[in-house]
Amino acid sequence: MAAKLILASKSASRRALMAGAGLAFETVAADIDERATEARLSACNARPPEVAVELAKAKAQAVSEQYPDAYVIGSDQVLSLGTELFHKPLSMGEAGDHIRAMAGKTHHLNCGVAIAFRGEVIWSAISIAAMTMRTISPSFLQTYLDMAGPDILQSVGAYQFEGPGVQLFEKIEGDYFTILGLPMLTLLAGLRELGVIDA
Ligand SMILES: Nc1nc2c(ncn2[C@@H]2O[C@H](COP(=O)(O)OP(=O)(O)OP(=O)(O)O)[C@@H](O)[C@H]2O)c(=O)[nH]1
Repeated sequence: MAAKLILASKSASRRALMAGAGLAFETVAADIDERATEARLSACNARPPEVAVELAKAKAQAVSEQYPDAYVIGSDQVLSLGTELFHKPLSMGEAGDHIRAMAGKTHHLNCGVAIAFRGEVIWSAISIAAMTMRTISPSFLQTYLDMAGPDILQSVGAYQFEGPGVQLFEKIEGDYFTILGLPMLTLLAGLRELGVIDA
């Protein structure tokens, strides 16, 4: 019988990536205080990649404790612009502020992923994408916000790269899946390594 697989996430994007890969899984949102965990890690001078992996582990472990017989996947994206961390915008106004701050610069999407089983993290990885945003005129920014709409409030960078967000960029380094929120190539390799899915 195929091992039971759970995605510990409320992210529609992550769910779509897992389904697109043909994986059979259930979703259970991880009930952790991400900001408190992030603050504790940052107070210990943890770098964005470490914060992303620790948050991914915390999500996977929290759900694994509820479902000990399943393999549980947790993931987290930390957007870093220099030393500043950005989170999902709470309004379209804030989304515009984030885009203005990132325009003309390179930010990083630090995407952590972890697998837990019987309440213990048994695998984790980090994948980082460098996103170089072009300079954006005020008129184009408004055009983009009107075109992209409130879906961007679900994205840490206030853009959906697979949608109109691609118009914001001049260069990316890293893989497409990492940008969307789940480093599928790395994750699938981990699941095969653990014997959770067919190799
Ligand atoms: N569709 C899409 N989603 C993106 C993109 N960039 C970032 N995201 C999403 O931004 C969110 C990053 O926030 P997180 O805190 O890691 O995850 P979350 O959305 O809170 O969901 P949980 O996994 O339940 O914590 C994820 O849902 C990513 O899928 C993108 O280009 N396209």
